[in-house]
Formats: sequence, structure tokens, C-alpha cells
Amino acid sequence: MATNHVAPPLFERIPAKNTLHRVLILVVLFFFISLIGYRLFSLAVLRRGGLPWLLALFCESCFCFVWICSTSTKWNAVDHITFPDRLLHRVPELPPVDLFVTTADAVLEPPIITVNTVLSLLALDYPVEKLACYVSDDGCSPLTFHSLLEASKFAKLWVPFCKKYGVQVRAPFRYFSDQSLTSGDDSSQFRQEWQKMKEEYKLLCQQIQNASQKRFDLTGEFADFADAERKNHPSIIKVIWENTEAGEDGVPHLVYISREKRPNCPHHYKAGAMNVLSRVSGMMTNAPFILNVDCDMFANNPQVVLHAMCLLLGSKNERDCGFVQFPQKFYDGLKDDPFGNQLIALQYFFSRGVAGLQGPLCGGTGSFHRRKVIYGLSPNESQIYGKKLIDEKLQKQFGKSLRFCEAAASILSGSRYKADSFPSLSSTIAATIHVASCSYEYNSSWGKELGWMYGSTAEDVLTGLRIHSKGWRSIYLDTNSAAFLGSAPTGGSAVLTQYKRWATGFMEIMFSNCSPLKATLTEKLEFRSCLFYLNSSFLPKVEDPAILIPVALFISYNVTSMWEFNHVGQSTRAWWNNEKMRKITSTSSWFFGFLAVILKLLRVSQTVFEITPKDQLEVFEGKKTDAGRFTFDESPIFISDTTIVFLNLTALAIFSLSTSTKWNAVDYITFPDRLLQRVPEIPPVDMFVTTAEAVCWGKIGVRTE
Ligand SMILES: O=c1ccn([C@@H]2O[C@H](COP(=O)(O)OP(=O)(O)O[C@H]3O[C@H](CO)[C@@H](O)[C@H](O)[C@H]3O)[C@@H](O)[C@H]2O)c(=O)[nH]1
Ligand SMILES: [Mn+2]
Repeated sequence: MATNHVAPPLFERIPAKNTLHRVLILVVLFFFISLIGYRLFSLAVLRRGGLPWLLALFCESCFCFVWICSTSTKWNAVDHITFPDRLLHRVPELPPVDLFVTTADAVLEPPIITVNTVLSLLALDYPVEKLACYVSDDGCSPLTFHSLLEASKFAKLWVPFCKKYGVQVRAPFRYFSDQSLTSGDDSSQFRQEWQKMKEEYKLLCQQIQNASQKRFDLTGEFADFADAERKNHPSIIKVIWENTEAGEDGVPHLVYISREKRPNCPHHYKAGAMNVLSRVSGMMTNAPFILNVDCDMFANNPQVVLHAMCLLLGSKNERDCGFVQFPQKFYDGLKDDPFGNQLIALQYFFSRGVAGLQGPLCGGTGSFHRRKVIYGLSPNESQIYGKKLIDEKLQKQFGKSLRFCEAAASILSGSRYKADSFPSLSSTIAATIHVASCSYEYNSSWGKELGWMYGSTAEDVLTGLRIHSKGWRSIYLDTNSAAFLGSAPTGGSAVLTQYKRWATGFMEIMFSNCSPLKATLTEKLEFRSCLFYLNSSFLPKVEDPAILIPVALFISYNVTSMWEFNHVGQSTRAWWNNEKMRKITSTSSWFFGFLAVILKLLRVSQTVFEITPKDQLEVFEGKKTDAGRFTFDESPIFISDTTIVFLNLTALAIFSLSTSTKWNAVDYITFPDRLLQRVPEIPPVDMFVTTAEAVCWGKIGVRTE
């Protein structure tokens, strides 16, 4: 008798319960409507206010619009749960996955960080012969290469150790820094091996440390680096480790790539590096799935590929899962998030929220992509491609390497990957040098229609936007044990500079011809996803009862945002720190980002990807003592904020010296004007805001070095 046996799903999509959150949002909405209504009523019916009120109406409407964009995103949150155990039963042969790591500067990004990320990837719980790890080094550093060589030797001990004992955290610096991670197995054999492994890791660290302090003998394996200048050198591609034996104890392939760089040839930062990685890996292993991680984001959950595969293979319609994005989480986050950059509440509400729409944006690190989506395919287009011939059109798009086009064609037509079509990795090196050259992309579609997109320092967001515009959806997955963990920058200028790059990147997208608005009108970006991408005082007199509207709005808005923080286990202090940083970044990072984009549009200058300096790992050393300090340095990023502080402080000083009792609404724009007229007329509400700001800034100022 036939039973109607349906295999259990690989994942579930569960709409989140968020009644209280919705109530809070509605309260804020009510006050927003009241405020705008009051403003319109006063202007149109009572005919009062004039130009300042019109300006206020404009500002409040902008604020309201931004708020609606973000709230629309948070409204329909969903969660996804995956079942990796079912995967192995349902899918007998798991597909290969290529793992990409990017690093760009051996000083700002110390190689031991990259090494840890690579080790965590090599040790993932996935068939070893299905994984290949490619490291792109934009710094063209013999030290990075040397470190990876040493790491690959250590990996031969580390990977079997992790698998034998089911180690949970497979980045050694993290594993050895936290005693609690080693508990669970008290056998003497484990103790012995653990001790040996710790010593080996210490040796590896010392090796790398020593190497960083001496000059390299650039002969033998290092000869390629002899004449290489960082920004002027041919491609250097080296197969560090080629895995020829299948079985549990093997280590996945490890390949080092430093693409060609020439002074007059734009290299497009990380997006350029990712495209070279796509091509080189395309000719070596050509896996249908790609994982992308930054050098400072190690895999914290060894099952992460299995989780991602549950979504990528388990979706009924491929269209519903063009890519999978894991959250960016940070280890050893400072208490109360003093720099407002741990993104916990933001990701919890926005990423889960947008997951209920067309899907999360691409965060650049911790994302699994279908290779064919990166190659510019639209959903359902694979059927059209069928058995795609390597015709001229394909070469025009993908560049002139026949061998690469063959590999791309097999991906586009969805034909099965055949390992034996690539005899050995080393034998492909000469051909891969060609696809990693500067000139390879000339007159091709790379960066425009396929690959990671050029034109924004937030290439990840732009690439995700292009994918959504084609009609693909994406899935956000937050696993119980964080999938990836990274380090968030600390200090003053590093944080503001990172925000500035994101701001610049977002604004480049808004002003580009791939803007979300255009994508919604002419392509398949959904309207509310568009609002998500877009998201990125004048007060009544104090005697006027209408003052209650902005006051209520202020309170309800802040209560809601505070509730959001508390809801994800963050302290009120962390909320306050985030609000503080939001104020600081909007007048510095966002302002400079905006300026940079205007200058780019006017063709005065180009935008630059300023790499975030990564803190050294402190496994065997003590912790930093000045963590959480907002430090000032000579960076121009501080100019606008300090100007505003001085302006506010001057306002305060003048106000306290003034004897005038006539209080009128004054705002930041009219303030300098009034300063010149020497008529300081400041209302109590503005005084409150100014004082609060000055106090907040004063506190930071005291810590100035
Ligand atoms: O010319 C470059 C510049 C950067 N990178 C790499 O890009 C990654 C991200 O750089 P980082 O300075 O760490 O920036 P973050 O702000 O931490 O990165 C976030 O924001 C970037 C866009 O602004 C995205 O590229 C990242 O994936 C995303 O994690 C790092 O691995 C770098 O090595 C390169 O490979 N080549
Ligand atoms: Mn980073």
C-alpha cells in the first residue's frame, strides 16, 4: 500500500510574534501623524509659522519618511530554523563549496588573524574533498603567504584534532583563550593532545611573529615576491595545499592569490578581489556554491555550511534562496557597546524583518552564494540557458579565457560539476594567472552585470541589490551558536572611518543607476525592500500645549528603540551609547560620506575603500586597558563634530551670559546668524538638547588623548 510519505523539510520559516513591538510602533506612528497634522494645520489654517515652520515641516517629513522605511522593514519579522541532521539523509551527495577569504594589508590586518579564519574554515564539518579555500591577498605580502604556508602545516594536526574531539570553536586563538571551550572531555588522551596542540599553535604564532620582524629571503617559493611592489606586480597564484586523499582526516585545498596590480589600472577593492577569486576558483574547483568571509571573521559554528545547504538545497523554488546571509557578530564585544558598532539590535530587527520581505541585504561577509547568481543569472533563466554553448556572447561577457568560459557555461547550464575535468589544481596555474590579470576584465561585463559589482565602497550591498533586482530572494539565518564571529573596530577614528565608508557606499548606490528606486520601478525589487534599501528643531513654544506632541513623539520613539535593545538582551547603557554614536556618525561619517559622493559625481575625486585596522589577537597576552575609549587623533573625520560641539558650547556660554528673557525658537541653522546679531534667544527645549549634547560630548572630550 502506498503511503503518502513526505520527507521532512530541511528548514522552517516561522513568522515572529511581535505584538508588543507593533503596539509601540503604532504609538510612535500616531504621534508622527499628530505632529505633521499639527504643523499642516498651523501653517494652512492658522497661517502661522512662515518659512521656519515650512522648513520644520520638511525636516519632520524627512524624519518621518526614514522612520516609515525602517518600520516597514521591522513589521513582518520571520525566523528560519534549519535541520542539518536531515540534510545528510535527504541529500546523499553534498555539493562542493568554494570558500573565499580576502585580506588586503599585512599591517592593518595582521596575518595571524587571516590564519585563524582560514583554519576555522579548513576544519568545517563538511566532506573535506568538497571544500576548497581561496585566500586573496591584496597586500601582496610574502608574510601573509609565509603565514598561510605555516598554517597549512599546522592544519594537518588541527583539523583531525577538531574532528576527533568535536571541537566547537575551530579558530585556535579563540579555542585556547577560553577554558570553558575545552571542558567536556577529561580523558588523559584528550588532555595530552590538547596540550600538544596548544604548544603547536604557540609555535605557529611565534613563527609568524618572528617572520614579521625580519627581512624575507625572497628566493625559492618566495621568488615571485622579489620584484613585487604592493601596487605594481604580476599575479601570484600558489597552491599551498592540494588535497589528494579523500576521507575524514584530510585537509581541504588551500590556494593563495595575489591578483595583478598596476598603477593605472583600477582594482575595485574588495569587489575586484572577489571577482578574481570567482574566476580563479572557477578554473580550479568550480563549486556551484561560494562562501565569502572577511579575513577577520572566523567560522564559529563548524556546521555552518550544512546550515546554509539546508536553505540552498531545501528551498522548493531556487528563486526563494539566491543567497544566504548570516549575521555579523563580534567576539569579546565591549560592555554596553561604547562605539555603537556591534549591530545587535539593528540586525535582530532589521535583518529578521527584511527576511519577511524579499530577504536580507548582502553583508559581504558570512554569505553563501549560488555561483550562477553571481554570474548574473536571473531566476528561471537557467532553463533558458540549457546546454549553453561557449559562444562569442559568453566570451564577451565573461572575458577571453576559453577555459574559464567553459567552466562558467557549465555553471550557467546547471550541468553537474565533474571533478575529473580539472586534473590537478597546480596544472591550472598558468591559465589562472591570465584570469587574475588587470586587463582581463577590459570590455567584459565583470563588475557591471556579473560578479561583485563595482562603483560602491559597499560592494556587498550593491551586489545584493542587483541580485534582488533580478527577482531573487535571500534568507537570513541566525543559528544558536553564532555562525561567524569577527572583531569590531575600537577607538575613535577607526569606527568613524568605517561608518564613513558604509555611508559613502550607501550613497554611491542611491546616486548610481542601480538605485533601489529604479530597481523597483523597472526591475523586480519589491517595494518594501526598496524602502529598506532607502533607509539607511523646530519646536513649538514651550507655553503652547502642542509642545506635548513632539515631547510624546520624542518619548515614544526613544522608548521603542530602548525596548528593542532590551529585548535582545542589551543594556540601557548600550542603547544610550548607540544613540550617542548615531548622533556622532550622522554629523561626521555620513556627512563626509555624502561629501565624498558629491565630489565623485562632480568628477573631482574618486571614493576610496579605507581598510579597517584589525586589533592584534591577544591569546597569550593581557587584555587592552583602554578598550572602550573614544580616542581622538589627527584624522579630519573629527572636524565636523568638534565644530558642532564648539558651536553648541558657545551657544551655552552666550545663553548663560545673556540677560534676555525673551525665548524664541532657534535652531542650528539660524544659530550662527543670531550669533552674529548677538541676540541669543534660545528656547528651553533647545537648551536641553544642547546641554545633553554638550554633556555627552564633554564626557568624550575629557578622554581625549
Ligand atoms: O582593496 C581591498 C580592500 C578591502 N579588502 C577586504 O575587504 C574586507 C572588508 O574590509 P574591512 O576593512 O574589514 O571592512 P568592514 O567594514 O569590516 O567590512 C564590511 O563592509 C565592507 C564594505 O564596506 C564589506 O566589503 C565587508 O564584506 C563587510 O564585512 C577585508 O577582508 C579586506 O581585506 C580587499 O580584499 N581589498
Ligand atoms: Mn572587517
